[in-house]
Amino acid sequence: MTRIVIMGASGRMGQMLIETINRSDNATLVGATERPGHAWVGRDLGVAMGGVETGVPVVDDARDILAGADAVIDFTSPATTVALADVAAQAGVVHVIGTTGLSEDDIAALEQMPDTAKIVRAGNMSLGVNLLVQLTKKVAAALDEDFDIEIVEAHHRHKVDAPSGTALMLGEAAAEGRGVALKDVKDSGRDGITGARKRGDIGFAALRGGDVVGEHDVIFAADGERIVLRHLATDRAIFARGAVKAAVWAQDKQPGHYNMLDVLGL
Ligand SMILES: NC(=O)C1=CN([C@@H]2O[C@H](COP(=O)(O)OP(=O)(O)OC[C@H]3O[C@@H](n4cnc5c(N)ncnc54)[C@H](OP(=O)(O)O)[C@@H]3O)[C@@H](O)[C@H]2O)C=CC1
Ligand SMILES: O=C(O)C1=N[C@H](C(=O)O)C[C@H](O)C1
Repeated sequence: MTRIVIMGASGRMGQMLIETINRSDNATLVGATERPGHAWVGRDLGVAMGGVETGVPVVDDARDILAGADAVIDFTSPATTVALADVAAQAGVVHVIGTTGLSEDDIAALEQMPDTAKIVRAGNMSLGVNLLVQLTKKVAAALDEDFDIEIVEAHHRHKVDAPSGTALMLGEAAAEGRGVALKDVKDSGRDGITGARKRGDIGFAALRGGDVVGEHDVIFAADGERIVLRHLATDRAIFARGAVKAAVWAQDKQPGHYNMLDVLGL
């Protein structure tokens, strides 16, 4: 049994992760956190979620509970994630990171964690999107710059970062397929008189509204034809299942940095 702590237990993903672990045969929930001052802190997790007592209290500092855990799953905010990475590395537990919106500095900070850090990070933990990442790389490698690449994503009204972590993964895959660096061809800020599209650019567009779980199109648009690769998420359980799988998978791996392609063997 992999003993797991959930960060941000009251969040959309936090609650989905707790339900997923409760149904799992190879993972068990040993702790839950929320940010300091949150109404759930100090309460029993089951009661806070509107159910029966579980004996798992919600705490506001992961340091208090990581000693009894094998892994911590973290879908919170960039600042929380970077701070937790050090704590998880010191405790020698797997750190599964689903948080998106990390800046270049945040990613550099994660990469500079102590040698004991064992991190699995992905902007999308679902099987379908990770398969789409591989397909995108292949299609981009097969086509030349006559095909303009555009990535369009849609999410619920509460999402705070754009482009989504998934869109950036797909953009990285497309750039890798083309043999270029995404930072050199990324265009995510069209507004006003932008001028004509630059050949070879990879464009991003983000829609926000309602309760959309997550939708991503990778469009390869040429003169006379268009290829569209699409993933539609209709249930957050797909992300939670991937994250729990990552926590279990990483338990017997060497410290280092992994992603969902490693976990899924894609
Ligand atoms: N990789 C993937 O597959 C997926 C990634 N995501 C990403 O996961 C992140 C969370 O998404 P979502 O669940 O929708 O967001 P929510 O806002 O619903 O959840 C985040 C939770 O973290 C809590 N939190 C904030 N700071 C701390 C802290 N210091 N310690 C403990 N908990 C804290 C928040 O509390 P409070 O609200 O009180 O601040 C909140 O409950 C986003 O970055 C999103 O993009 C989402 C889905 C899939
Ligand atoms: O915030 C979300 O909800 C999601 N975030 C991830 C992202 O940024 O791509 C994954 C998924 O699309 C849902």
